[in-house]
Amino acid sequence: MSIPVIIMGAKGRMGSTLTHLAMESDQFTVSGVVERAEYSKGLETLGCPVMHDLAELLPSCPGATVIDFTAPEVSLDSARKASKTGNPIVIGTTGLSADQQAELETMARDIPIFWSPNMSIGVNALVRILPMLERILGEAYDMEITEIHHHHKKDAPSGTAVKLAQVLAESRGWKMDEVGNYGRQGIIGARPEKELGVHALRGGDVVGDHTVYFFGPGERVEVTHRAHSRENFARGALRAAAWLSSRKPGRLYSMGQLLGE
Ligand SMILES: NC(=O)C1=CN([C@@H]2O[C@H](COP(=O)(O)OP(=O)(O)OC[C@H]3O[C@@H](n4cnc5c(N)ncnc54)[C@H](OP(=O)(O)O)[C@@H]3O)[C@@H](O)[C@H]2O)C=CC1
Ligand SMILES: O=C(O)C1=N[C@H](C(=O)O)C[C@H](O)C1
Repeated sequence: MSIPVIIMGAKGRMGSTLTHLAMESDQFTVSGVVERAEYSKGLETLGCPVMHDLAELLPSCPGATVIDFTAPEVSLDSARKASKTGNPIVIGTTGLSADQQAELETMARDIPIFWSPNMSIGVNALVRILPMLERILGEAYDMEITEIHHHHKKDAPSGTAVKLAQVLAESRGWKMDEVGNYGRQGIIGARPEKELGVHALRGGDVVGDHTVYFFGPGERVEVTHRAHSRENFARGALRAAAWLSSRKPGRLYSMGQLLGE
């Protein structure tokens, strides 16, 4: 049976990748796409309903899973609209504030919601192994993260870098609010032992690179993930949509649960 999906921001980098992958697949039916009126020219060739407001589409698509990779305020609005009709929603948007994150968690009690700052299997494998590396190497190893993205990216650091930093800090019993250092400049003095640096580089068309460094005495370990295309994020989001379609609400789901925590 084919899984009905609605794609938000269908002209965007992720939205267009998702739309084309879903349309090519027998596993999914695109029930409709949503894009702002001034940017939706050309979408009519997709052969599915094209709307400018998700609320106009949802009543005619009961059970369809919304997939939203847009902007924080847009994704929150999509989740509120999906809450009214009971449609599940997969969100990949990053740069959410703590309040927006909390609101998603509240809405996830009533409808199935999946949010992950990175839908690739590779990054989520990294999330799984980092605490083990941290424990083996121990506190003598200073931890830093760098991320590189294309020059269009609006949020920094990336949602993935934020997640990787949280995982590392938690493993060491630290809180990112207390130890995070987001870029250095000037006469800053020696690096405190209890610090975790996160640094964002922007340029060109880089899809998304993340490196975690463990700097120790006489050696360092570097773990890098490089995304070669947006297709791996889109495939992960479609996999999440298929998985979510048979889940009950109750908690905000993420890649950890999909991959079997
Ligand atoms: N979780 C993951 O694996 C990944 C997450 N991301 C995240 O996804 C988000 C989007 O990234 P990307 O695709 O590169 O960004 P884009 O800017 O290319 O796409 C966003 C799209 O949303 C559209 N949009 C904005 N407002 C609305 C609205 N009210 N209704 C419908 N559509 C709207 C934009 O239109 P307009 O151009 O008019 O603003 C645009 O088409 C970012 O937060 C990014 O970090 C990206 C890749 C992977
Ligand atoms: O904006 C992007 O492009 C990406 N955003 C996500 C993030 O902020 O972590 C995931 C990926 O790195 C691409």
